[in-house]
Amino acid sequence: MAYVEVSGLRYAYGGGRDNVFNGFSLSLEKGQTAGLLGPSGSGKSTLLRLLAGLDAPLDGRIAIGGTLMAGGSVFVQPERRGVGLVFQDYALFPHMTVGQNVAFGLRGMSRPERRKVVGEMLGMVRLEDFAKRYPHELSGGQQQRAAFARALAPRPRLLLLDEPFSNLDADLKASIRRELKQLLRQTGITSILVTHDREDAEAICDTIIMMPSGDKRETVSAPEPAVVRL
Ligand SMILES: Nc1ncnc2c1ncn2[C@@H]1O[C@H](COP(=O)(O)OP(=O)(O)OP(=O)(O)O)[C@@H](O)[C@H]1O
Repeated sequence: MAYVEVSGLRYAYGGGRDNVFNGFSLSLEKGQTAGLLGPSGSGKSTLLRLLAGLDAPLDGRIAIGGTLMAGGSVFVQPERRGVGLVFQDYALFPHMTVGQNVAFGLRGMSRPERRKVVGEMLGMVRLEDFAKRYPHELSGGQQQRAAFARALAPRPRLLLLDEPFSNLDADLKASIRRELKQLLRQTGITSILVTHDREDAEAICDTIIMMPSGDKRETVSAPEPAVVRL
């Protein structure tokens, strides 16, 4: 069984008739970084929401790391899925320092253990000297690196990244892209990166999944995403 298994997924916003997914399937191996590409409105963000448990499918199954997260009568709440999220607007908590932001998902740990992990994570994204700063005291690139550290600190089973580079200028984007690729290799965390930019996907990912367009979804009842291995 694949590490991430999505099968027969059906979903419509507000329970409406306009299906975003109508029998969608996807599988990913452990440690893989998949790029999710596709036209606007093809359901990329919706798929991440369903994987994270922010929405429940109307039908179909979602399993991550051998655990059924959604399907039949099962629905595992987002905080119990072990899924990390990084969005384009960084979404750091503004009233917490960088260190506190990274520590946020580690509440089950003892204090010394937590301090150790926060130190390691900040070292990994080269923000060791910024632990006591607040997000507004950081540059865009530093905020994004802090957001990666926060998402990676609890060692998620699956990391979901939704357009994490779109607010960065070209130079910064290239260096953050390299760093993210290295972080993902180093941690071996399975991840899905949503992007509009094929170059982003090719720079970081080992597989590209092309989402079928909206038109196709209406006429094909069980579209398979096209998977391109790089
Ligand atoms: N909150 C919502 N309520 C109703 N329909 C929605 C909602 N969010 C998205 N949709 C619709 O669901 C479909 C998929 O949207 P989604 O945001 O997942 O696409 P996307 O591929 O991520 O698009 P983009 O690349 O523009 O971000 C679209 O037709 C969109 O209009």
